[in-house]
Amino acid sequence: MNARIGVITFPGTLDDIDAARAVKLAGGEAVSLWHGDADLKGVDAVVVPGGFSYGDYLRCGAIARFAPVMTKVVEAARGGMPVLGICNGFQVLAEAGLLPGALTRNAGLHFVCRDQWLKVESNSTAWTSRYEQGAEILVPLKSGEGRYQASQEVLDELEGEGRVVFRYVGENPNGSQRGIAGIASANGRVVGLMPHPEHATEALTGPSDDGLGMFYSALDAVVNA
Ligand SMILES: NC(=O)CC[C@H](N)C(=O)O
Repeated sequence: MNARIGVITFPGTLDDIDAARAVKLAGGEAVSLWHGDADLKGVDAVVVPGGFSYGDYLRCGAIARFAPVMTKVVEAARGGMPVLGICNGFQVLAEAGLLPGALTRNAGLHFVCRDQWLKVESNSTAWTSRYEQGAEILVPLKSGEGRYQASQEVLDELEGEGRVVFRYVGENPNGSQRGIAGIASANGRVVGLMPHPEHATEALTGPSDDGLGMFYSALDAVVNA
């Protein structure tokens, strides 16, 4: 079976092309979804990519969550479809209520753009099963509102349920609480992270091909479903 992974484009999205490319490199079929689409074209999983949807007006992801396609994504995610939110996509999933907490202005109030080491804290999700628990991966980070925040109760619940999926290694780049770079839904099917695995798919162009594991994992999850 050829897994079909939808990649959403909102006005202002930047990273849909690389996300589609990562899907293809992992062996899947990338299906373009437009923000105004009223259905998901029968895809098996969805990537909400990074960028500046609707110009980041109000706050990142705040308008995109109202796009028609997101109604369908929320419905499908609640039914167990794997959904990945990368950077602005993570912000959209948090705004849509699929993931808890919020992404706020970086602690230094500057946009941060760098290659970043991450620790894989959980390989029990639809998007991380191909990694070794505790592995360290190198992927680009590029965001202005990447500081993950939630109440202490929510943070404790995420930690206790193994839903902190990625943590920053070394210096905390944006002041995220507990160094959190990515989290999962309670059923492990929805994952959001601020760094960009879709930009780390080939050693030749760098900084690594560590990001591909996320796309291989999702293909496993839908092919073995
Ligand atoms: N690379 C991105 O997706 C950036 C997301 C968002 N525009 C921010 O600056 O935080």
